[in-house]
Amino acid sequence: MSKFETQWDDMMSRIETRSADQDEFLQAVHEVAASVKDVVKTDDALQKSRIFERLTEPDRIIIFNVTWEDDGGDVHINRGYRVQHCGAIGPYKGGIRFHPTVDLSTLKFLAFEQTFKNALTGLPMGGGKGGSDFDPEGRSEREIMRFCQAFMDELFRHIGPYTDVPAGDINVGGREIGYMYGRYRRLTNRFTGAMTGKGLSYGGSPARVEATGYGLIYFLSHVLEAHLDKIDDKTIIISGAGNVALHAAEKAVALGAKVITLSDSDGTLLKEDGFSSDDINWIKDHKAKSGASLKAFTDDRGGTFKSGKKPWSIKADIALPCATQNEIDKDDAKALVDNDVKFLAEGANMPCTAKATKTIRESDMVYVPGKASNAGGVALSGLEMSQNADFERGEFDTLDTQLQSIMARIHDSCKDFGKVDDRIDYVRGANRAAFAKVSKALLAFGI
Ligand SMILES: NC(=O)C1=CN([C@@H]2O[C@H](COP(=O)(O)OP(=O)(O)OC[C@H]3O[C@@H](n4cnc5c(N)ncnc54)[C@H](O)[C@@H]3O)[C@@H](O)[C@H]2O)C=CC1
Ligand SMILES: O=C(O)CCC(=O)C(=O)O
Repeated sequence: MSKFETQWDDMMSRIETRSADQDEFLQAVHEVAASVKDVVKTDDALQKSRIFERLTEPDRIIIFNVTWEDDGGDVHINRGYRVQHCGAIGPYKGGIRFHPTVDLSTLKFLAFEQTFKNALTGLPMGGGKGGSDFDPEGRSEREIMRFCQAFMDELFRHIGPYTDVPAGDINVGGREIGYMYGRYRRLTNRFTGAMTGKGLSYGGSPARVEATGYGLIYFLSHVLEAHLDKIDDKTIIISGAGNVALHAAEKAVALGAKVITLSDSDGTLLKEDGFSSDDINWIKDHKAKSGASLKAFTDDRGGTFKSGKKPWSIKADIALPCATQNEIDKDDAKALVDNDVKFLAEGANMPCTAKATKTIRESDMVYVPGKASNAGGVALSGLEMSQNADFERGEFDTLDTQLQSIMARIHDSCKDFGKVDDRIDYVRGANRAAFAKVSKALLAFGI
């Protein structure tokens, strides 16, 4: 074994020991490591400055107590987190997630991915992620408000427009951002762009709500074009029924594709003749009003609800996982391959387990990692930051055009950095392009 190989293996062992039991985080690290190992091997400066290893240790992790009172007067204690992963190319930037599964491993993996994703956008944003193990399901409006305010009572001292700019993620949408930003403004007495995903009446940006889902479809269109194909006659299976899933479905349908599934944690909604725009609007309204299961759709608008089932065994041309991490396991991946699904682009962050990714990458399916295909949301957040800094407000169409250009640029980077023989390896391309940018900044700063 060469000296480099020994040093690399020693480094990976140190990373595994340092983050033992953080499976999702190590999964994300291993994927990037496999893509950039050759780059590091041929670059003495990267080796000497131990850039890759440095990128596996967050700059800072803040863990705090979030105590709040429910409607009945009972007191609850949750744990709040902010992982400020890497601030080399701009303020830390990334969403906040409220979900009972949130722990350090989840947030470290999300923050690590975010650093690379944000670098791909070409905008000056570092990577971070935060959240809490708080479960909003079944909580009243006022309980959500009190929780968000209690969360911000600590977080406010760690964020700011030039420090760290949080946004939404799972279970954190416009309502939660409103409560958190309102508290931030009151505590700091400053009206600054310290958060994105804000409401349009208080400094939010047009197109931010749509950006992740729309960006996914813009990216997919470039992937199809690069493979001499197009979206308008394609059958698509989508998981999730939240912000990313519904806006991806909306844009895909607008471009003439047939979207036949959406899903939630209760099961999959299948509409074999494809969802119409009205169907998607019905789900948006229904979910926003009651947060109820997709099952109710079938009473009003047809289709079938497959309780406890995921969409991945249903025949289609394209799969877009848009719900959560590791939602596609090895068996699901095998079903996708057996059904001859041609393209898979990730709307969610790391929705495929390591074994599922291996199965997919060994097949003929074209696979696009989320850090490239779902970067539209954070890109539009970057444009919201610019608008706030300039005391300006952009127009939807202009911002949507900027989003399209950014997704095209990310596709170009994947192509430039991911060319293997006559095909594009999007995993290699995204990881190498992002690593090139972040490592250059870290090297410039010295040790
Ligand atoms: N909101 C954004 O701008 C961005 C979000 N993402 C990622 O996209 C994914 C979805 O996020 P959002 O749509 O924002 O969240 P959301 O809270 O709006 O929606 C999440 C959806 O996933 C469903 N879901 C959750 N767990 C599930 C499970 N185990 N099985 C099936 N469905 C499940 C929920 O029912 C919900 O419909 C996450 O991985 C998030 O990190 C990535 C980039 C940006
Ligand atoms: O807009 C942002 O800052 C957050 C987006 C996000 O959380 C993500 O890209 O996963």
